[in-house]
Amino acid sequence: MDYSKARKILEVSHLKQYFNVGKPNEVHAVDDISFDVYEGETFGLVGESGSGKTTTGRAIIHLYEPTDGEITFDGQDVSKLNTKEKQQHFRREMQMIFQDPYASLNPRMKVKDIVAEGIDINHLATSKEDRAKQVEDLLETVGLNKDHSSRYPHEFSGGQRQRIGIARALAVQPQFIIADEPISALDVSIQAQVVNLLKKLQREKNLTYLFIAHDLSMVKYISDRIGVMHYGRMLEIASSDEIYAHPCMTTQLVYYLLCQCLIQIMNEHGCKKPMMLVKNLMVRKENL
Ligand SMILES: Nc1ncnc2c1ncn2[C@@H]1O[C@H](COP(=O)(O)OP(=O)(O)OP(=O)(O)O)[C@@H](O)[C@H]1O
Repeated sequence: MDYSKARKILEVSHLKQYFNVGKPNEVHAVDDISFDVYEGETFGLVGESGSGKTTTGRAIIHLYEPTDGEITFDGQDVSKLNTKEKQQHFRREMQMIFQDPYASLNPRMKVKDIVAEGIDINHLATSKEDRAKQVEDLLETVGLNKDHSSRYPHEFSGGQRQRIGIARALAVQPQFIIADEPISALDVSIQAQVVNLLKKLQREKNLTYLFIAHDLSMVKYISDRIGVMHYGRMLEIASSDEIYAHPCMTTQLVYYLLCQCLIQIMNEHGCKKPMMLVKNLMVRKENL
């Protein structure tokens, strides 16, 4: 991507997001981080569990009121917008895809109504027929059968449910999508399919992604640049090639800790091919 010609779509400046402020259990989940995201790029956000990735995403989309700092989206300082303006702005332009495709879809709603949520809220359909057509087109765009629109979420596989979540996000034609670990809950074989779908959609619709993830190999594959978070701080921002070729010492340390953590989780919960995964992880660590 040619950054000299690129436009900044998101500017995060000295963002702080603290919880339980003034109480003994005060948490500095995000502690003075700054980064920009350019139109059409994928900015990967990685870091170990609890490093503040999800909180960053939620603060950007204003599910939280930031403790301090500025978020500028599409040239507008978000803190200066009133609640109604924020809702209108973000409902259309910024969407979120969640980690758990099981929990993020209402089990009592038919797929067509889930996908049409944003269409209904923003009055984007001119008639019932138009609404149905838009839903069918969206399902086809994400590789689902349009004839399945009257089914319920439990009738779909994990990968298909994540595609439903993506169709729901696309329904309002956003510019910017925050994908919070969108593939972590999926089988490895399905992960690549969903990532490839996201890449295809990005090309076709000029989408910008903030891609939050644990899986470093997938992040490298999809991201133009990567930010590494640790204990609420941004340790390093670099192109994904640079970060893998010459990671700074702290990033290496975080990666090492992440490997250790994953190995422990695999041991605790059982894993079908633990040795293969461990070997794979250790090889990647050695490469750093
Ligand atoms: N609503 C909240 N109230 C209090 N503390 C919170 C809240 N949300 C997150 N935290 C804390 O903030 C820190 C950062 O959490 P966050 O979920 O952003 O991390 P993460 O990097 O996304 O982790 P994971 O990869 O496990 O999802 C953690 O210590 C978490 O316990």
